Formats: sequence, structure tokens, C-alpha cells
Amino acid sequence: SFSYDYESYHNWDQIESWIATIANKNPNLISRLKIGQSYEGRDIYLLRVGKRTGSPKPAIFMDCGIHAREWISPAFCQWFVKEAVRTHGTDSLLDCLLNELDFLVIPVLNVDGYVYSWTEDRLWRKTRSRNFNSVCVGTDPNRNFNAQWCANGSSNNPCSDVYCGPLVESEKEVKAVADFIRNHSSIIKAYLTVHSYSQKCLFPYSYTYSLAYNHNELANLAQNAVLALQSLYGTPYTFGSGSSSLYLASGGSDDWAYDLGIKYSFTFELRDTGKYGFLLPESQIRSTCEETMLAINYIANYVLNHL
Ligand SMILES: NCCCCC[C@@H](C[SeH])C(=O)O
Ligand SMILES: [Zn+2]
Ligand SMILES: [Zn+2]
Ligand SMILES: [Zn+2]
Repeated sequence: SFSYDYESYHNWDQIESWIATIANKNPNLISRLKIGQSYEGRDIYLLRVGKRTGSPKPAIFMDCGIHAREWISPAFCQWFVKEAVRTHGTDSLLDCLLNELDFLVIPVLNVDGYVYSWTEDRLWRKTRSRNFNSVCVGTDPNRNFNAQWCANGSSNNPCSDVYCGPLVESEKEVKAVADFIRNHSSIIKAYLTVHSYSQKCLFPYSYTYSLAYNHNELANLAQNAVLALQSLYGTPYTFGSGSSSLYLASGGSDDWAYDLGIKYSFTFELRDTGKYGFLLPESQIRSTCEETMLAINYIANYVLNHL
């Protein structure tokens, strides 16, 4: 296969050409879709990973790079796709899962923000949409979904890093992913969104302290996913509902997907717990991705057994 360094961070140009190449090289396992365009006109790509068996298969949706500065997130989505290719035909757990499931992977959702974090401001979080009558740029895409939009845990100040935006789904990136999920909600059985940092596995709700209707199931699943993750290097993770184990946050993608009816919905906060924070060294990409694979595979296997 073509050479690509999965243990270093890549700029958008490199990731965009990786997306094209990995799909072209593996036509029986990967197809590339464009689900929309960013505010600044860049393409937003989705990779459908799974074996073509003719019949439509249940799918797990996973997005990376909602927040620009969280570079370990796109690194993980690339790692995941690489592992699907690498283990194809080996009867690995992932290979077996891919007999029955598709993974719908968005390597970088907030492409404009990602580019900006490479070129101008490494710690940028939001989109790069221009705000009417404000000098401040961008909306927090993870406060822009239609889930108790702009309530507690978000701000209506365009200068805030948790600015909810002028309207629900005001961001083209958010609208693109929400439209895609709405249009495929019958096959999407789980929603996963990958962030950093704080080493947590979170599930709904973040917009309220009320418990999700399958809270106990989600808590057990999160606990076991975290145990699987920890089994590799002992990296300590915590888990729980977003509101209880992190903070109140309205307008989130996970809560929105959950209320749409996708009952397995998780937000992963990858390494670390603050030593490097968003600036996780490249030397930790491999171990972070390897341990996270165990959690994702665990959840996927559970979902497959609970369709
Ligand atoms: N729906 C919110 C899930 C919990 C918060 C996740 C973090 C990731 Se940086 C955030 O969006 O503040
Ligand atoms: Zn295979
Ligand atoms: Zn984030
Ligand atoms: Zn985070």
C-alpha cells in the first residue's frame, strides 16, 4: 500500500489527498463521498468503510475534527481507516465487524478551522464563519446542533469559544452532517464523535442532568469500552453522562443524534488530561490510537449484537 505516516499530524492538503488515495486503492472496502462544503468552500468528505455485499448494512457513524485544535481526533479517524485496510482478510475483530457493519467516517468535519489551526492559531476551536456585526469569528459546531440549542453550557456571544451560532445548524459543516444523518437515520445504529482532551467516554445528556432512557445500558457500555481501552496501556479513563462527568453543554452532536433516535451515542475525549492537552505529542499518536481502537471495536461489537 502507499506510504503515509500515521504517527504524525498532517495538514488538510495531506489529509485530503490521503482520503482520495485510500479510497482509490481499496475500492472493495472504501468509498468516498462528499457530504457538503465548508464556509470557506472546502469539501467535507465521508469515507464509507465496509464490504460491499449488495444488501444495505447497519452502520456506525463516526466524525473526527469537529474542533479544530484537537489534532489527535483526525489522527484517530485516519488510524481507524488504515486498520480496516490493514486487517482486511485477517479475521481480526474489525475485519469480522466489517462483514456485517459499515463505518461512516468523517476524518475532518471542521475543515476551515483545522486549516486555521495549522496556519494561524494552533488553539482555534470553532468554525471560521464570519459573524454579523461582530469582529469575532466562528461558531462552536458542538453547540450548534438542534438539541436545546443555545441553552445552558453555551453562549450567544460570538466572541465565546462556545458560541451557539445565530441559528440552529447555522454552520454549513453542522448542516451537512445533520442532513446526512437524517437522510440515513434508518441504517445508522450508533453515533460516535471524537474529541480531545480529558480521557473520557461520555454519553447523553449534556444539555440536561436528566438521565437518558437507556442510561444504565449506556453506562455499562461506556464502562466496558473504557475497560477495553485501559487494558492495553492502563490509560485511566472516566465515563458518564456529559452533564455529570464534564459540564452542561447544549447543542451537542451526541445529544442531537440521540434524540433523533440513535440510542448508542458517545463522545470520546482522547488523551491526555492536561499535561500537553491539545498539543499531544506525535510520539503518543500510536498508543492513543491503538487503545482507542479497542474501545471503538468494543462498542461496534456490542451494537452489532443489539441491533
Ligand atoms: N455534547 C457535549 C459532549 C460533552 C462535551 C464535549 C466537549 C468536547 Se471538546 C465539548 O464540546 O465541549
Ligand atoms: Zn476483510
Ligand atoms: Zn472537542
Ligand atoms: Zn474536549
